Amino acid sequence: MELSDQQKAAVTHIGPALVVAGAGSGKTRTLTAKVAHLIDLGYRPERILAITFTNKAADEMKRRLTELTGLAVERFPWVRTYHSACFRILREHCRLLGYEPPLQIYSDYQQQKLIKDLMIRFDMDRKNFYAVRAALSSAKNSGSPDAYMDAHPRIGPVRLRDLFSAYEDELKARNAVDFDNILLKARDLLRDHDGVREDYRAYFSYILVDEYQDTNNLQAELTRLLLGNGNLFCVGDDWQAIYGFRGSNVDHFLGFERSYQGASIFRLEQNYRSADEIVKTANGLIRFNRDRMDKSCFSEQKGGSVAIHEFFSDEEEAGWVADKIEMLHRSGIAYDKMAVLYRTKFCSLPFEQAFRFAGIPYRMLGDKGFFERKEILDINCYLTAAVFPKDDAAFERVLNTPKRGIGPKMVEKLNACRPPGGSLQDAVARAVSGKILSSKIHAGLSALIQLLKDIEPMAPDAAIRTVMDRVDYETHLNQQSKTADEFTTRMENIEQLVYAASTYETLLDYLEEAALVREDKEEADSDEGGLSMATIHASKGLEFHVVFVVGCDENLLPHWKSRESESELQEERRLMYVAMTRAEKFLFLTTADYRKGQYSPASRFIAEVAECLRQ
Ligand SMILES: Nc1ncnc2c1ncn2[C@@H]1O[C@H](COP(=O)(O)OP(=O)(O)OP(=O)(O)O)[C@@H](O)[C@H]1O
Repeated sequence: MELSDQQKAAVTHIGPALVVAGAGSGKTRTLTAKVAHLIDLGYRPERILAITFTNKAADEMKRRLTELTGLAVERFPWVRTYHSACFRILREHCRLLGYEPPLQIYSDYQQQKLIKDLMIRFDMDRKNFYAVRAALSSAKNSGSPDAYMDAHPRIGPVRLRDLFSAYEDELKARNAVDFDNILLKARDLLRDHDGVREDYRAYFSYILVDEYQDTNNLQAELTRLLLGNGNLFCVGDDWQAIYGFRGSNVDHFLGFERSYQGASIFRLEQNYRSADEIVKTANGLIRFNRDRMDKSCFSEQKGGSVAIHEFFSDEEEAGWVADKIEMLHRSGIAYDKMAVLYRTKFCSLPFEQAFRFAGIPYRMLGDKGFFERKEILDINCYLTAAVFPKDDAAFERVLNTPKRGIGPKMVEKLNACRPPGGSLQDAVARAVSGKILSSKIHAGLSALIQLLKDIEPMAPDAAIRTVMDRVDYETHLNQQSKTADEFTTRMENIEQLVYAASTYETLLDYLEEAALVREDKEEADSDEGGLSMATIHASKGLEFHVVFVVGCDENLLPHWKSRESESELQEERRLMYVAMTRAEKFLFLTTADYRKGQYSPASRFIAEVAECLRQ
């Protein structure tokens, strides 16, 4: 693999190091080359912990490593996300924290149900749901839930501390962790159990972390807890730190030299993606941020362009973008080399309408995560209920999916059969053996209990096919789908699920992975052709020949909620920077006076970019 001199210097250095990279500077290439170099030096691949930001990035890195080293993919068991690596550690030692193996990861769906039930118990208004979920998550990701709750004591009239402990008690009683707990509990384990910590410290010979600018406090602490010998290699771009809103803290990146005494700093400044005109303008924009590391990013490619266009309304803006795309397409640029990026999802509607009208094929990136789709959730709840019979949320979902004539009254009646400390599934098993149900319901429920027993030992793909077949899920899906197209798409999703599941040996292995890929939700899934439409967050890491950043209005980008705080405003500017640096050749920034019937002046970032273009 070809490496520049800057990349080579970073790859061959041994000891604590931070790579301060620019956009398009080959971070992934450098990280992969570093692992391969370590293996050449005699480091065992099994002992290298390489942390990526998403599961997809971990798979991609493993693929490249097998190509580079000729080693089998199994030789890289610790190329993982923070969540996936921490769950592996947690699962191994969960008894030390009072859990019984197998430890369950609560999916979004199960977590939502638990929170909603608790909110009823605390007599809270349903409109507080997102606030409650965000507060629980932020408390954990801060690394210090107590301090967080001191600073944010209440949601409405309810004490956050009471909610938090009720929520944690419920999870513990169900022998489960939610997504945020994976990091928090792994931190507790490594911090409080010296023997476990020292074993891992002795085991890992090198730790590498990608996208270090987006680590949160817990992840930074976990890195420190796992690091035994100072061999730490972190790569990132502080100009692209865009996850502050969910707890990432760019200070870990900015303060790396203070945290790791003697660390070497390397810079990757050549942009291999974008033309120099784009790199220069993006550099100029980021200079308006006060808090940033200095970098001299450059490109050797010429011939790009940056243009600003202002419109009266969003319809006019969308029509112009559609015309421009058609023109570029006629000049030979394929649709899949172009992207339309926006700050928030609602912006996309007039553009979708304009593209449909003009017959431009497009796809939305980073939409609902695969595992959150209705049909996938249904099937996964069957598998979960088979492996975790105490999981009421999963069992309640399958109880009447497809319809078995079980309404809320019947659920109440079944609940009354619950043995002390038992689950809803225990209750149903009791009701079935007690023969207290009408014959139709009895037949449906006993078939369900039998089905769950039968699939529990099966391989995941066989289990899915068995569920589909025995509950006639296809007919159910057909009835539920509004159009023939929707039915086809949903059935295709299930085929995809069967394929994905076939790579796992047991239901437990499969369910763990399914729960862990939650973090890839924002990630783009890009198999089909067509123009790409995406939020800026979902476009991270991608590149396109032509990029339109639309909706550059003062209310939208920067987002109106961020305008009062200097640090949030700087994060918005970094978002603009991420969007601009996705472009290889042509970059268009557009704004409209009226959007959704409201007036807004052009974004201050438009004025800043215009200033850079004049220089
Ligand atoms: N030494 C090199 N020589 C030629 N091309 C390179 C080199 N290093 C990286 N590239 C190419 O530059 C492009 C950008 O690389 P990559 O996607 O790894 O950048 P990145 O630093 O992760 O970017 P970003 O953070 O902006 O997403 C890729 O197409 C990659 O193949």
